[in-house]
Amino acid sequence: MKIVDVKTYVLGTPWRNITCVEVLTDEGVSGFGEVRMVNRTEALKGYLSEAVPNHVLGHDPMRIEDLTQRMYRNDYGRAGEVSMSALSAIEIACWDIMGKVLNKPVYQLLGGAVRDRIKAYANGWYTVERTPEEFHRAARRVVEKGYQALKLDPFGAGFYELERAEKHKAVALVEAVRDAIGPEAELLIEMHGRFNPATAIEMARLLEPFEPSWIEEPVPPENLAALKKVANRVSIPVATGERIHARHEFREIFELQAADIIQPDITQMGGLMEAKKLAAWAESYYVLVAPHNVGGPISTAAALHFAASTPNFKIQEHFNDFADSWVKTAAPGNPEVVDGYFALPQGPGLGVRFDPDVAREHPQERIFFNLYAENWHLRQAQQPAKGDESCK
Ligand SMILES: O=C(O)[C@H](O)[C@@H](O)[C@@H](O)[C@H](O)CO
Repeated sequence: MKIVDVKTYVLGTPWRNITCVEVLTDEGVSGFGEVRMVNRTEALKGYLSEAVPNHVLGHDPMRIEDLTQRMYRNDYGRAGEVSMSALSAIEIACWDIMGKVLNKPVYQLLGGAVRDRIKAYANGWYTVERTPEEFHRAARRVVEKGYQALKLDPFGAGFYELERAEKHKAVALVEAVRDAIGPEAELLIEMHGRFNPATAIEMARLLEPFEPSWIEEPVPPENLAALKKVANRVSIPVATGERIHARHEFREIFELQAADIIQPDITQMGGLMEAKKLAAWAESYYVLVAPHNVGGPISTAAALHFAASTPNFKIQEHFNDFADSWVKTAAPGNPEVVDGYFALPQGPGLGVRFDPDVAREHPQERIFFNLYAENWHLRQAQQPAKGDESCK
């Protein structure tokens, strides 16, 4: 079997562009992969246009390890976000092909199920004004939908430090959310890599009464000694890793014991095989894995096949219940959350496919996402922040 073509579709929404690749073979079987880039969709398409003819076309899609070694090593340039996203999308599509050829769901090819259902947490649900009342109402909607876990970034604009008023506002938002979801649901705090260690530690201590299950990216991702400093001084588990794109770059996190949970993005760090290798490595440090997932149905399905087969998996991030309805309809077989859990994914392959007609109806948007701007979260409700031209 040989790969004869790779098609790329971009599904646009006001706040995210989702790139889907379809890998086609000479035997008529094809597979899908997907990735959501922040501000780099054009770069990804450009890289794919060079990498596909050089590394992918003519290759046997069933020789996945060989293909990814070729894309990783033979490329010579160091692995980065763009190249690893391209590699991951192709890799995931090859697993989809292999599952279809063998008539099995992908998780069975990854070792088989170690659980019967997969816990989800909701993200993207907070597209309302940043007031305790509005966040309370929005968080109620999440639990009413059955979710037993949700994540939020309660912090406003700013980097390294926060004004005292912002600190108090963050505490009020988290207090409202905890009140809305009750004592049993998990509350996850996103810091988006914006604080210096002192501020991260202070905020973690202020939020401790609301029993968050983790604080995420408390400091920017480049300095792991700073992360360790935070981990040593807070009593909430620390999560990180969505902006690490090569397995080897997790080594220092493990050696320093700087995090309790890692959050590899399977669509941006090498795909399913790479995520399985990373999880096995993490397990020897008793570190759990909660894959980052801001993607659509194909990215979610890939994460579910990983979750189904990985012992130290913790919980799966999911945006698609609270954003852009057409992202779900673009993907027949879209995995759904029921009572807070995904069922084991169905096969053969990933069990979900992509409908290019929906991408034609919702083409790529011109987005430049500015995460640290005031009200960035409103972008996800299709309301461009007033006066923030960088958003659109
Ligand atoms: O952990 C996560 O899901 C991400 O950090 C996420 O919150 C944002 O980065 C998202 O891309 C905003 O559009």
